[in-house]
Amino acid sequence: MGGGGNLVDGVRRWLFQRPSSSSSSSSSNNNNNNHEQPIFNSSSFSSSSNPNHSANSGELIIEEDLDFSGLTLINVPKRNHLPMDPHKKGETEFFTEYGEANRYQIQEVVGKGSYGVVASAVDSHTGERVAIKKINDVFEHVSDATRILREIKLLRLLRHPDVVEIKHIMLPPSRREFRDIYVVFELMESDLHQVIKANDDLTPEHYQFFLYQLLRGLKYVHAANVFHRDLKPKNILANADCKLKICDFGLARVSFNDAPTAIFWTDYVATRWYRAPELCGSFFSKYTPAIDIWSVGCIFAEMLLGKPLFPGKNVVHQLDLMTDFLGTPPPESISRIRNEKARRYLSSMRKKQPVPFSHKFPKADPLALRLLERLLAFDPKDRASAEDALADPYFSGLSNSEREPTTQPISKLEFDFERKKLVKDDVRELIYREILEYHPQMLEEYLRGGDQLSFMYPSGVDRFKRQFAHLEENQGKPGAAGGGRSTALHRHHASLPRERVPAPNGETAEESSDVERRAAAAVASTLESEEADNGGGYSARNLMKSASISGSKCIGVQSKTDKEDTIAEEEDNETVAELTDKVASLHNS
Ligand SMILES: Nc1ncnc2c1ncn2[C@@H]1O[C@H](COP(=O)(O)OP(=O)(O)OP(=O)(O)O)[C@@H](O)[C@H]1O
Repeated sequence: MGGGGNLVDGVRRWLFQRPSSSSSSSSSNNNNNNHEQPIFNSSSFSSSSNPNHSANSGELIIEEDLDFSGLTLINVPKRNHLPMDPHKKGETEFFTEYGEANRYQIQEVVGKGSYGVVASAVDSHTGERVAIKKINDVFEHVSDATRILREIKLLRLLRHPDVVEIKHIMLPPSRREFRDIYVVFELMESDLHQVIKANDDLTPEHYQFFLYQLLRGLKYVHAANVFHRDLKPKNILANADCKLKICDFGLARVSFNDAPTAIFWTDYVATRWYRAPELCGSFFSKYTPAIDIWSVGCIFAEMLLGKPLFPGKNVVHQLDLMTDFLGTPPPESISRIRNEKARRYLSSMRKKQPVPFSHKFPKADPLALRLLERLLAFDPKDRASAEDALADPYFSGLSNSEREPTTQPISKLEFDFERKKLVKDDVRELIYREILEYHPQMLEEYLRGGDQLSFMYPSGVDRFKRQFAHLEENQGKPGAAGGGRSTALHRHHASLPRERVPAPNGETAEESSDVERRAAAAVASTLESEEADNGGGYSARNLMKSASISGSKCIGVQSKTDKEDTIAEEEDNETVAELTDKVASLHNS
């Protein structure tokens, strides 16, 4: 196949974008000129994860080629101007920062996540449609707030056309007391989960183009030393013109060279169906980009099949499904699995032969399947990197390393907070500082130490609160702004242990690693004693037990209506009776 001409033209079209007319005072687009130019400029990309990179630096031209022709724009109410002296440039510019909520006219709820509601809105400055995510009660739990901090920071630093862009974050009315935050994203029409469900006539060109974008985005994200860790179709936003963007970096982590070899993944609750085999039943592992590659393989397979490839009901079932298809891994691969229970489970499993990919995907392009095999290699060391995958013959005619840029690793300084034990006020301050990246003049003020100004000017967020509340109240009633494609999710907070055991204030990084090692050893010995209680033998039950330890300590997300997906995907906790049945049937098989 090698890529339809239209698709290649499509990519070329994307490479030459008209700069967005949306440049706000705080948008990254603000120094675009008016000529068409390649969006991929190696120098701009290479500096985008500089610690001093500001959301306002305009280093990278982000593509904006959504076709709005089919959409009816709503009326945008006039902005309420406060008195200002139009002759004083600084003042007028300063006031652009103020009352900015008036700039957006909320339209309808387009999605709900565990952290808040996402509404579409029109930016009255530009006529552009945006998505505004309202994150409620950000500081209710420090762990949730830290996740939000991580996500907004990463999305500021990762500027790439295949990664969703934060256009703006609204200035809270009070630096020390704000509770909600409003993040303005570029608006996308749907997500890959919906696209796969709604389209049974996707063509080989669609598959190729989708995979190309995912890998191109990942190549960039991995070059920044960031691992997404929760790639799944719902976390890939999609437009009708086939444009995809990776979103939801809430579980993402930056990997630093001096990180310990085994990381305590206590907060890791990535969706099981897309979870790499080395993570099944394990909560000690080293971050590696190969975990994202596995997820991309699962997503690609799901596009080809029209349904999930490995819809495991628990970790044991997950490993069973993987080995049913890929065959039991060779002993060398099993020996590299960190988790002892998973290792023993796999070694004592009856030997299974791999199923030829062409049997599982009879209609697929053989080149696509050859690449899929490289993405779904059981052993992470055999899995292709994003960069290698882009160079695969499947993409010949489409890939071109010049438009698949890399970037510098993210500076450690940006994520220094991960090493510290933070209290609510610390995270609030860090999030506020992050928000100021979208408010250059306030940032300047803040850096000069004159931050008290932030108390003097209302931000307009109150009006937003009322609009969002109205939308939320009316959702579900006839004629109300329903239309949301996702169902409401509840954030069930359970005490969420930190990924790294926090160092007490004032403790050094080395001391902190020590604490981490001690904690890891403590957990390992607990597991060993659990195993000893069970006579030391491996069992599927043991394996599930250890998996549910990590799951049970984390945020559980439950959908109100989309139960079949969410329950099966998210819940690792099972009743003893269920486990006993499964173990019995495993042993009988
Ligand atoms: N930029 C966007 N444009 C359009 N829809 C979006 C955008 N960002 C998010 N959404 C939709 O809003 C919903 C919730 O968004 P998101 O997943 O970011 O929230 P969350 O609270 O972090 O969710 P989760 O519970 O998955 O962590 C998703 O269904 C997504 O499709």
